[in-house]
Amino acid sequence: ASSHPLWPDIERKVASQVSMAKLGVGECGAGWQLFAEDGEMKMYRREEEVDGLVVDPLKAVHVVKGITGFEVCHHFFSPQYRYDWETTLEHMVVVETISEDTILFQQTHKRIWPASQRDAVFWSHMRRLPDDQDREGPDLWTVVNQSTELPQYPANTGKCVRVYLTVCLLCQTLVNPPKNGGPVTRDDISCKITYCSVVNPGGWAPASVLRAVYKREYPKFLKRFTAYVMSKTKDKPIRF
Ligand SMILES: CCCc1ccc(-c2ccc(S(=O)(=O)CCO)cc2)cc1[C@H]1C[C@H]1c1ccccn1
Repeated sequence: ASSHPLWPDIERKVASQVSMAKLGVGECGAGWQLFAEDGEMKMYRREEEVDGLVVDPLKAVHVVKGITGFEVCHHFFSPQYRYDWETTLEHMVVVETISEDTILFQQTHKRIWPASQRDAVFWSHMRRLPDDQDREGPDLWTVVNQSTELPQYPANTGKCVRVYLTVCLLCQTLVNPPKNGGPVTRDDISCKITYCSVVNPGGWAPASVLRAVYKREYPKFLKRFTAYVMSKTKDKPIRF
């Protein structure tokens, strides 16, 4: 859908988000603090405020056995699975399917007391990326979600405060071929996941409340989402 008016924005945002996601937490500037750890999952955040609003960037890294980067991105991108794993979601509208890899969403998230309810309007784009190290391994897959303005969903007109988000899910499949030269099974694959997000809450919400919500919700979200992908794929042929 290179003809769509959003296309130049999508190209630019995907390139910048992927290059930032590839940077380790040590590299992309100081200030990343580890705030949650669970097995292979490590979650970092930077404490940042814009106009007095908490917009703490978040970067999570995780390695999950038995699934591929395509399968992780496919289940994150595709609307038909979202109510199964996104527990804070109250309502999701597919506003426009721009192409098979680009969709416009409007979502309302459940209210988190005492903050008022939030909604988000964003484009979502899924793409395979050539592996720049040119190793023989499978390619990288990414999904980028970026807030955008839509005239049919004006911000802050109803009960919800509009959030502004940028999210990048970057996945690398790792294959460890069996010694006996047999076929690759799910025991021989794993997926390195990098999840980056910046959510500007839009309207004022107490910093302490937002930080507590993020501290609780993000680890829960990534654990639940990856467990969901494992459950949906475990008896199915591997899709790279
Ligand atoms: C005051 C801010 C409320 C709030 C608005 C929005 C979001 C949010 C929206 C989208 C995405 S996603 O990764 O694009 C997956 C598609 O849904 C993640 C998070 C999170 C919160 C807060 C509720 C918290 C939260 C944090 C992490 C995951 C889910 N929810």
